[in-house]
Amino acid sequence: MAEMVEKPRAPHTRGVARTLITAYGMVVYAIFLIVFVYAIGWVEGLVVPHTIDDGPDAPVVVAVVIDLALLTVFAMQHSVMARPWFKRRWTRIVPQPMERSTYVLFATAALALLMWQWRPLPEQIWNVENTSVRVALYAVSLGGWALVLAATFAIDHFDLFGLRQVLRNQSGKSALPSAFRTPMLYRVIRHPLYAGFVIAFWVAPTMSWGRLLFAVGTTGFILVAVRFEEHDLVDTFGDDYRTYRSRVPMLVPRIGSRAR
Ligand SMILES: C[S@@+](CC[C@H](N)C(=O)[O-])C[C@H]1O[C@@H](n2cnc3c(N)ncnc32)[C@H](O)[C@@H]1O
Repeated sequence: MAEMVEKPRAPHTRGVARTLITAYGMVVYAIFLIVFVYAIGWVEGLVVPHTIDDGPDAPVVVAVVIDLALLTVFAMQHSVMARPWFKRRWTRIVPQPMERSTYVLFATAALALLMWQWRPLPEQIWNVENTSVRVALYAVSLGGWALVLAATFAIDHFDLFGLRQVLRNQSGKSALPSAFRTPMLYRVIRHPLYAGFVIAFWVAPTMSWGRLLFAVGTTGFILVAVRFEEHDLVDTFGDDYRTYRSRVPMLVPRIGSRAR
């Protein structure tokens, strides 16, 4: 085994491996985009054939148990695989440049599983009938999704989804260290991406019990995830992040606050 490790690798093998890693990163990103766009339609009940309010029938208690289990799988995958201790162990198995793409692949699988196996609770809690108000609510909700997308670009879209890592590896460069950023939206609140999800999930012209369960579950997860994420950000960026946290609110902008 030791002999195999020490054996020099032919340059063309490394080249092929790099190309395969790049292809992997790109395929994962493409799959993520398709599933994510589908998820917008699934939550909003727009365009796609299968939405949050349809799927296999189940008694209410069974549906709640299955849906909570699916939300837990989703939350655990995001929480555990994002932690630095997990990444350190994981990159002993998965090559470093593939780590983020693999995270994205597992996150996409957890989301696809959730949508596929979700048990509907379609009874309505509210249903706005006025067309103008419905359109306005859809616009705000879709604005939440747009905020999610804008936040990914503000932080670093291609780094968040693993493409930068595989492309740097392709050109023989090592991974960039994490950089602390407070661009645009991040001067108003610390977590615009999560705020976008909260807006998208809660602002609904029609709120079923199923969508409410989804909104409560994901919002609860976000409130916990923020604490883990900020703990890691303080570990990485120290006083820069502490000062930022003391100046900028978490999810709700301060009235009258100015971007710095
Ligand atoms: C899915 S993004 C969510 C970012 C942020 N929580 C939000 O809601 O906008 C999670 C990644 O963003 C990184 N991150 C969060 N805030 C950051 C900042 N101000 N500068 C650089 N990276 C940040 C975290 O370390 C984590 O890897």
